[in-house]
Amino acid sequence: MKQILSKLRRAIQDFNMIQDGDRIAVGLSGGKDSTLLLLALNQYRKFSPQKFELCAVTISMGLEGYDPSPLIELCKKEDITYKIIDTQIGEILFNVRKEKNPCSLCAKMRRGVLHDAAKELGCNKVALGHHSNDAIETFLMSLLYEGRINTFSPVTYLSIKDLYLIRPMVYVSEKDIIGTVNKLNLPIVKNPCPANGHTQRQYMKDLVKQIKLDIPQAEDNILGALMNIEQLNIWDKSKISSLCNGINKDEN
Ligand SMILES: Nc1ncnc2c1ncn2[C@@H]1O[C@H](COP(=O)(O)OP(=O)(O)OP(=O)(O)O)[C@@H](O)[C@H]1O
Repeated sequence: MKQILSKLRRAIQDFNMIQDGDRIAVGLSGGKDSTLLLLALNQYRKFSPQKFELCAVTISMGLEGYDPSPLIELCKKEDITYKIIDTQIGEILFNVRKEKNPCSLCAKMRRGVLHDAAKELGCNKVALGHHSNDAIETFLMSLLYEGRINTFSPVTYLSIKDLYLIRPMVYVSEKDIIGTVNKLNLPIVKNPCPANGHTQRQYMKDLVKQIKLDIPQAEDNILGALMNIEQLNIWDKSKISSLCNGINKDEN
């Protein structure tokens, strides 16, 4: 946990994620990432230079077999205000619309409910459990499926809702999360989603695993590239076409 807290603190400070008086809702899916995030943020609160409040919100998708009772116990033990929002998102996607690729619509609907719930709880920020491997996979998905150089940001401001999204685990790897969750024996709630494990993200995970067999430092290099905006060497038409006219010569 010490190592997780140190990386969490570094990300919070590097990206100036938390201010005095913040009220932060942790999006608690019950998976390993957000469960550890909740515990880590609650511990960080005790030595953080900024004083902030914490609560947790779970969006229940209405899927059979989802049992959030271990999360209720956990929040009680940690003395964290906890709210479960019941929805019919699962029913709408799988039984009414019979979506073949439900993941992006599901995420959109879930996010909308989560943001509204956070506002209703009087929060100005939502903390999400995305970690460094998520950032790498999202980057590769954008590149390979959408032709964009992009990944999520450690901090996003949603002007329509006047709400900040923060991702304090961006420096933490999935491997470290799994290790810590197992060591602390944290209660993880099984996700009964039928699409779970058959997604583009899973394909990216497998791909990175494969690449790492030949290039062990590949993940570190991709993460390094995300932070290195000066080295963003992409084809800038206007800049390159002016090069032979003697303009911008020194910069290239
Ligand atoms: N049903 C939900 N209720 C509340 N927050 C959620 C829910 N699903 C996802 N989130 C938030 O969004 C983040 C990213 O979602 P994603 O679907 O990648 O998470 P997950 O893999 O299902 O679960 P976890 O990240 O907790 O292991 C989660 O870490 C969590 O903070």
